[in-house]
Amino acid sequence: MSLLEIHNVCKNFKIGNESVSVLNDLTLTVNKGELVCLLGVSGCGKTTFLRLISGLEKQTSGTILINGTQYKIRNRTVNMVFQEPRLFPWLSVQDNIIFGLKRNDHSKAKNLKVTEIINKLGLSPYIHEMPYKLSGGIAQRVALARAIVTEPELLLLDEPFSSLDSITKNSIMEDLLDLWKSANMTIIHVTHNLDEAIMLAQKIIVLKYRNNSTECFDIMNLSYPRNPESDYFKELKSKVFNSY
Ligand SMILES: Nc1ncnc2c1ncn2[C@@H]1O[C@H](COP(=O)(O)OP(=O)(O)OP(=O)(O)O)[C@@H](O)[C@H]1O
Repeated sequence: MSLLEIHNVCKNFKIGNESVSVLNDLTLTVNKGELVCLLGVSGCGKTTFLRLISGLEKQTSGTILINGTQYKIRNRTVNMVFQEPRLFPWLSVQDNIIFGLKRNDHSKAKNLKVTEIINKLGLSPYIHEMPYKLSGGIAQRVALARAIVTEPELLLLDEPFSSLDSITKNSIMEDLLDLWKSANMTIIHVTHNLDEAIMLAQKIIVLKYRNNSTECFDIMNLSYPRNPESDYFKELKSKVFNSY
């Protein structure tokens, strides 16, 4: 069943007197519970695509449906994590994480859920720290926790691991996979890293530059954890690369 439906979406930006087309007649669907990685050359519109879904930008034309209805800014079904953690510098790690919860949403069950996410992301030693004391990897874990505690149906990740070293990145990716499997979440993850995409995704979508087309690689049946040394992995990587 589809969670997200994109129908004939166009997005133009006005630059000076010119209108520049970034997304042109884009149509695609993402099913409930899917983990999708979105790839494409720089400037093809990946971030713009996420911003349209999250309601931060409005499409020039076309329709975006989440659960069959147009997105309303007040509903909490969508949450986004950016390239930088964007933590609130005046709040502790714990207060950053619970910031997005509704005021009356501090039930015992919710508190347990928050503690579970904090533990799963290895953040319990840091909960009283202020953001300026955190490493980039820990700060990004906090950003992830802050997004996940709101239990979004759709989590949008805009290159959240791009500035992390590969050991830190692999460890966060494993935790993300665990959280995705245990929560009933749909994820769209934008990345430039083909290995990262193949390690995580059930479906890889390559967005073509200034074009209405996408190429889709369904790897739903490939079990986790995936082996980057396997022939299948290498073959797929080259196919995805050649589709850019
Ligand atoms: N607010 C804006 N005003 C004008 N142009 C914009 C705006 N936002 C994005 N663009 C342009 O839209 C195009 C697509 O940008 P976008 O950031 O979506 O690409 P991207 O695929 O995410 O790139 P990257 O991989 O480098 O992050 C770029 O040419 C960019 O300059």
